[in-house]
Amino acid sequence: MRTSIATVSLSGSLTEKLDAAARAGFDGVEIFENDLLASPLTPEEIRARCADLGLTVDLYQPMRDMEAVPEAEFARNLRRARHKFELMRRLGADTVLVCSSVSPQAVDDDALAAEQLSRLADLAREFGVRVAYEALAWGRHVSTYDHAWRIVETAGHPALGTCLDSFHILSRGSDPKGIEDIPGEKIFFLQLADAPLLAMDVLQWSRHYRCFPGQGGFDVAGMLRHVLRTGYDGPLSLEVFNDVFRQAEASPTAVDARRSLLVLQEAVGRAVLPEPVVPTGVAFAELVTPDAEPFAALLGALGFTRTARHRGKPVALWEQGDARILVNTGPAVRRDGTQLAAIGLESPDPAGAARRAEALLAPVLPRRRAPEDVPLDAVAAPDGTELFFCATGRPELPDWRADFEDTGRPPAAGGVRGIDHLALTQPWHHFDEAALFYRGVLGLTTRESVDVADPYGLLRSRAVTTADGGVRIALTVGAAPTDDTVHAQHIALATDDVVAAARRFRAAGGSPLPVPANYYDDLAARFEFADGELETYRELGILYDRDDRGVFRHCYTRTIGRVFFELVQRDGGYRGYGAANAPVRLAAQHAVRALTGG
Ligand SMILES: O=C(O)c1ccc(O)c(O)c1
Ligand SMILES: [Mg+2]
Repeated sequence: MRTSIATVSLSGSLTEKLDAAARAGFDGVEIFENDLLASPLTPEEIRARCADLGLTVDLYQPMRDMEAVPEAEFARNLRRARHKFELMRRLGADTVLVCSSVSPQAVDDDALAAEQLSRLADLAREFGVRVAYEALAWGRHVSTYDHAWRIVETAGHPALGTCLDSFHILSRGSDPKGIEDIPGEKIFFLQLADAPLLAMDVLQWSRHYRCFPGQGGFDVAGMLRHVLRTGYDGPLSLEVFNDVFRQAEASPTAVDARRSLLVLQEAVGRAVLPEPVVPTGVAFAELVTPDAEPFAALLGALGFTRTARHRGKPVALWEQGDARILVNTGPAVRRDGTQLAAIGLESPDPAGAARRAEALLAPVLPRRRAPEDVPLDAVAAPDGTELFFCATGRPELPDWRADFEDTGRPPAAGGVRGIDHLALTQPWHHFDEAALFYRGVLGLTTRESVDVADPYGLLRSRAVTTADGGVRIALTVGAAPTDDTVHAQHIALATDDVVAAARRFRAAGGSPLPVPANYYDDLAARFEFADGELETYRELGILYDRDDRGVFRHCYTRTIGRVFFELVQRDGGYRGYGAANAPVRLAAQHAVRALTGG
């Protein structure tokens, strides 16, 4: 199916928006009146530019407050419309969107609405234009899609059809099944948008919080299935009013948008993409740092052993149980210092995983970094984190371990079983994109978004995981773009006995993140503990949480650069990440940073 995007969904000037849409592979655009009014290009030049870019102008919009008004007002509306139809002829646009009136002058009279829209369509036809009538969720008298359709049906005019917009339909909780009662050829246009499920005024919700399908809480695919059953064969067009996208660079947003449509088309059986290859675990996490020493001390205290080194690069492999950490001090290390730069994902089919990622517009990285290296399939996630699709110890596939030479020191049995989860802080404008990326590209499941209070801002956090928890990635985003505490990333290590692991860490010279006494007083109020249990947590800086399934106990190391570690013990199927404790953890990290200046 053809794909289209509304210029309002992208940031920048009209030409920047058109360039971004074309580069991301869209077939067409909806041109918003404001973008045209603000452009120095004539309509003919815009038309030529679109043609050069291979874009069709699928819709011009919006026309407002048109119908069900007193005759004198309607005469003025027709005059305005004539101007716009002339403009559309110059622009090469053949469909105009008319949204249901919000004017106080409009009356609740469907017959009048139908009659005036019919006269509008008469005029439109003279210019070769079709009118698509859309119910705004906050329309004064017409606010549901079925009501808008009844009016269009009453008018019975060949140049008048309806425009369906998933936001208006799903935000009001309308049953989308009724869409199937509309003949496909009378659906002149289809706009798609998702949104997080928020309890708020629907106009504000629509104008500020829309997002691309798959990034919010609506069943956009379910709605689209109903539309496709009507035989609709016009474009799938994204119309997303979003405060973040308005500010973020247009090109990445356009790619995010296209990826969203590809995933959606696949969900409704209208696109065939390489199957998702769901990773089964984390093969390794790679840290880059200019100085390996602090990590050597920290990993040593956590019970890791330096088991191998890379044959060609300054990269050390540290191991404990199934937890593998690469510490890379190579010159290729990015200038922004110490950070979690790459994740090795254990993949049943590394090449297939890369094909899926590429089909979903992820940048593919070179398979071989140096001539002597083992070839590895890798792509970049939206935040730049490199994802390697790995096979560990499978003879038929290239093994990343083959690039490493053993140090002769076997891993100690220190109590860490493996990597429980990785927490990646996302740039402010990539949070929704990241969740959709991990779901669409890797086949992970997105969990609920939670808000976490940081003393200096608010964090949002959302986990993406495999069904069995073999891979868990916690995506977070903060409001303060320059704050390194908020921007820290971490590696959570799974243990079956966090008390023993924390004691061992201390005894080996590790310094845990100190937790205030007030926290433990509150725990005592909230939960009942066995004798001495709370005192142990207090002594070791262990935090405690519970859900309906089980118990979570966890503690943190100090931060190096942007990276810290967490020791976690999950019991009884606890599913979360200790979000309830995150404000205390963040405050403690700020306090340490204030003391040490780092
Ligand atoms: O918010 C609005 O006014 C508006 C305008 C045009 C649309 O297609 C729409 O869905 C909303
Ligand atoms: Mg709309």
